Amino acid sequence: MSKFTADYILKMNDIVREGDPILRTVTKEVELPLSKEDKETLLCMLQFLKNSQDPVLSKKYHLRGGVGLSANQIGLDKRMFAVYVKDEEGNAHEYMLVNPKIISHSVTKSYLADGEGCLSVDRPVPGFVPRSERIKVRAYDLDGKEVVLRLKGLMSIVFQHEIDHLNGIMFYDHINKENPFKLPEDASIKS
Ligand SMILES: OCN(O)CCCc1ccccc1
Ligand code: NI
Repeated sequence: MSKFTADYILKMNDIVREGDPILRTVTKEVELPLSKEDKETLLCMLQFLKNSQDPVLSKKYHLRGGVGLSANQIGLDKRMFAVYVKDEEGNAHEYMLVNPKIISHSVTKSYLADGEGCLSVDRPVPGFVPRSERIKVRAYDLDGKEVVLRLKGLMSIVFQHEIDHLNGIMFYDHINKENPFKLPEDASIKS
């Protein structure tokens, strides 16, 4: 069994930082049905995200807040990620998915007004990160069942950030070098 069992408390020193070649790796598809080990790793990753957004636990374990985490960020060459996002109404939306594929996307772009950050990047990188406003994703859940998700808003942006990681892409790869705050054509800004 790997270190990342369901009860293992993942901390910041488990997260690899930019410069580690695994962050520039196109990660390998995960075998279905999911092994017990891969299921436990995804549960451990999701728990980290919940802890990182908890006022008490994030302080106790010195965690940076994160809304998503990809397996290669904890050193695993596996095509899988977890997402945990609370919406405006305070409802939590959680996902643990493997072998995701963006099967269609809008022409229109969107980007976060405050730009993006990354748990694997210990420095601010200012600039707009243009992404598809809406995406349709096919992936597989913990039971190996196929899921198709139509996403927009912050969830769409988070999924694109995570799927980028699984393809060795970092958010700042999308920032315009000449003018980081260049407004992409017909893009809608999300705060
Ligand atoms: O890969 C996950 N991660 O580094 C945590 C931050 C995720 C994230 C931050 C801003 C916009 C989209 C996604
Ligand atoms: Ni990231």
